[in-house]
Amino acid sequence: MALDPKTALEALKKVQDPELRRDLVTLGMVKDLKIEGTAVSLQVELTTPACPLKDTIAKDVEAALRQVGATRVELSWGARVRSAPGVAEAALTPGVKNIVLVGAGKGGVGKSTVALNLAVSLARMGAQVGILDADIYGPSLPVMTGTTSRPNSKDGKRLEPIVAHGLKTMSIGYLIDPDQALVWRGPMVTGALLQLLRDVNWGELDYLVLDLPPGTGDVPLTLAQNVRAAGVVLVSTPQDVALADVIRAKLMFDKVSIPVLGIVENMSTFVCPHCRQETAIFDHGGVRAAADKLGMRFLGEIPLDLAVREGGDQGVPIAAGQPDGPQAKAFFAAAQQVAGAISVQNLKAPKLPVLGAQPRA
Ligand SMILES: Nc1ncnc2c1ncn2[C@@H]1O[C@H](COP(=O)(O)OP(=O)(O)OP(=O)(O)O)[C@@H](O)[C@H]1O
Repeated sequence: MALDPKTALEALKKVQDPELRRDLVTLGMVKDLKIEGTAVSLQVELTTPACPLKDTIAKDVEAALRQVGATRVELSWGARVRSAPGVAEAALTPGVKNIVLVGAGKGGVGKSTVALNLAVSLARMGAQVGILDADIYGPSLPVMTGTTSRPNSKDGKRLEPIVAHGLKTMSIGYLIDPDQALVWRGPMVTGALLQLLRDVNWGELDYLVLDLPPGTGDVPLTLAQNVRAAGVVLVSTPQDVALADVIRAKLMFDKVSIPVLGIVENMSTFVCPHCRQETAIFDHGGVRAAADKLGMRFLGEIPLDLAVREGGDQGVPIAAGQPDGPQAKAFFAAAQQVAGAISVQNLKAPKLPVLGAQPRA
């Protein structure tokens, strides 16, 4: 007996997006539903191309439709990243749907490495992605992307970002000698960064990753308060001291109502380049335990691996240079978690607080 569209939709209403915990029909994710006899074709429009749960959704859709009599199910994927609430009115970056802050409680934990590789991973999965290196005192993006050219302007008003590894990138390091910025005081740094957000032609982006300066000082705080961020990804190593700092950072972001999307454990275990044996030099598992305790999502662990450091030094992030390797896969998995957390956050949050839409120079 032929299947009718109403029955098919009723069946799809029983399929939940496991991450968003609502059904596909209510979420508006079912597109192009076509039925010929008992053959069904449809597109599921995900909230991110980096969806970590595609396989589960596909399995559940197929099962639900077969249960009401479908004999063939043809599923294709689409993706439309939704904006962080309030972003439409944002004055600084109108085409950017989600600003994703990447922060750490202390320096040297690999925050910039994680930020760049997460950005590359999201782009490789099909999202439009940019990255702004907001670490004015120690910009690392020029070296990590291998960029030596200077940005120019097409319209005489806004700078064009430099495209590298599939990302739109910008760093103060592209514009001035980093030694110049060393004497800048906090307000000057924040002013310069807000200018980079506003005066760069970012175009349409699903995610703009903002690599914050390390620590919980004035600059990361003011910056975080002045952009409409979807949330912040915290990076920590497993050592106790780095963890204590990240807990402080979490409290700081909580205080200014920036959602903490979760935490990445970097330099998780050491992978020997010769025998690939893993050793937990800085211990292991502490970040996940802290995440559980503080009610934060654990976004994944990145191994301490020579190839990650070499990729950074050579201007080819590992997620771009060796996408099939285990290190890149760790970044892809973490990026999927980040994208999932943003989708959940955007659906949940009615409105994000903004303490100032205009730059405070
Ligand atoms: N998982 C990793 N495996 C190996 N080396 C890593 C890893 N993560 C980062 N590194 C290396 O550690 C050094 C510091 O990393 P990075 O610059 O990303 O840290 P950061 O936290 O951003 O530092 P800062 O606070 O100074 O800005 C770099 O040489 C980088 O290549």
